[in-house]
Amino acid sequence: MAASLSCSAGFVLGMDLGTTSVKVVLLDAQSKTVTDSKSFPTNSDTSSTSDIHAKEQDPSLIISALDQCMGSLPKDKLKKVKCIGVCGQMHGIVLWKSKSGCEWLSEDHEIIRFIPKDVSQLITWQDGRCSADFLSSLPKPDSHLSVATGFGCATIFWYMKHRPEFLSGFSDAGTIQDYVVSMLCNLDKCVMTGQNAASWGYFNTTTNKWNTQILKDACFPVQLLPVVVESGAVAGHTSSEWYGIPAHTAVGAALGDFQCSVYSCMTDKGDAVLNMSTSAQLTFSMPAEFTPPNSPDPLSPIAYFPYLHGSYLAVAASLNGGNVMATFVRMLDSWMKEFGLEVNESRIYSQLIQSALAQPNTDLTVTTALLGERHDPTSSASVSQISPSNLSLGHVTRAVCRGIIENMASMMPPQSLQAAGVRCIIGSGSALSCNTVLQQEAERVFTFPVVYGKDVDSAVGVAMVFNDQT
Ligand SMILES: Nc1ncnc2c1ncn2[C@@H]1O[C@H](COP(=O)(O)OP(=O)(O)O)[C@@H](O)[C@H]1O
Ligand SMILES: O=C(CO)[C@@H](O)[C@H](O)[C@H](O)[C@H](O)COP(=O)(O)O
Repeated sequence: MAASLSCSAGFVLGMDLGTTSVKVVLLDAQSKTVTDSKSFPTNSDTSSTSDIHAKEQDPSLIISALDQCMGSLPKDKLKKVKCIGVCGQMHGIVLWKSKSGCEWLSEDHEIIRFIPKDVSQLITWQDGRCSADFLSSLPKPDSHLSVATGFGCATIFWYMKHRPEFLSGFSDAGTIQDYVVSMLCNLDKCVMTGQNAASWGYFNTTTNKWNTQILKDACFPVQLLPVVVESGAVAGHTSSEWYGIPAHTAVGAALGDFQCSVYSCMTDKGDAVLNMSTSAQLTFSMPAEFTPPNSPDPLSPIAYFPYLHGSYLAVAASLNGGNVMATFVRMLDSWMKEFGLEVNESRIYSQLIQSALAQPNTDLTVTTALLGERHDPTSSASVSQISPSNLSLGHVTRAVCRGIIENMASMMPPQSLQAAGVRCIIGSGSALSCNTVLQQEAERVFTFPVVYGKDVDSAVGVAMVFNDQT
């Protein structure tokens, strides 16, 4: 049985293993302030040979970005870390061999770190290999949450059908954040909180249990399923010194990044949170007495995800957030390369934002469902209302940003937020905090005050969760 954490004086390390970047923060346990934060892009997307719809990432590159983050935190403070909170991208799955999932290395007798060993690629939440036909062939879950492509259990079902030999090479599975916790604590068996288990499908959030019998009846390899623990529980203790953090430091079972972004900033029942990183979520908390329906509504853009202490968040989780801007940036980058021009990516972002700030309005219309949406997988992106006068960089960028926000508002309209008692929207996530045009559009489309806090994101949130366990 997992115990709860207790962090006294010292620091809490918060870590977010995101789809684009890894972020780490040090939270002073007593003053509850963030003293240090670092972020590095993982550049870990790999092109898959198995399927053009596949979206995979290389765990070695994710851990390498984590190493870069850890290596740049102050050593004197790392020695005083009392507990570690980990969160990250939900829904995805990585598989490993439990006794040899990583190798520990010591560099210059000083830095002790691990590198992934017998580990699969991470098949992410953006994976699109499970078609609607395939999903409809799967057993009906005993859960209020429907199963979508990119969900861990759906991905396992896909491998059972298309590459069963792949699964037999592994004994353990989890999200990438569960993998990191397992390696840090040298766990024999992966543990997972209900927050991440719910994101895999075939998990009943009321009983906090996998749909084991339904899965067994479908010959699903249930031995791969992690052991479920309460959100906020300790998963184990570090088995070795790690970047100066002492061995035997408590590590919390990994949480979902979106719940942690909410924890970092939601203080009032009237707050909704708009988080925008690679994906985007708009969410508000449900009353404490809320219980989810018995069965899923696959056509609803709103899902109810477990939060903490048995409560739920209503969430419009869009597959199309900062990744839409990133795709636009990469498109421009590749066009410029064809002209023989090299422009730094962050220069492209800043020019786009500057041009769109000078173009406060546009009649150009961009719909931005590049990856479709879970409740509407066939939706796609489009450009319309094109005229000779609205093709400047400013017009197009403004229309892309507007499209991203309007897509969110179509999933969770301002009227439904109002009906739920929302009075204010808090913006979080780097895609939003780095992009004033997205902020302007959010303020225009949602008829509520939109505020942006300092130190508001998932890495801070997960550090706060475990600091508040005292
Ligand atoms: N220089 C930049 N200026 C503005 N936005 C940026 C910049 N670089 C990246 N972004 C946005 O940030 C998003 C990634 O945010 P990040 O917090 O790293 O995501 P995640 O938490 O999913 O790893 C990108 O998809 C892009 O929209
Ligand atoms: O789909 C959901 C929740 O259902 C997502 O919100 C969830 O947060 C996932 O972790 C994200 O899709 C990935 O997070 P990020 O890397 O975009 O921050």
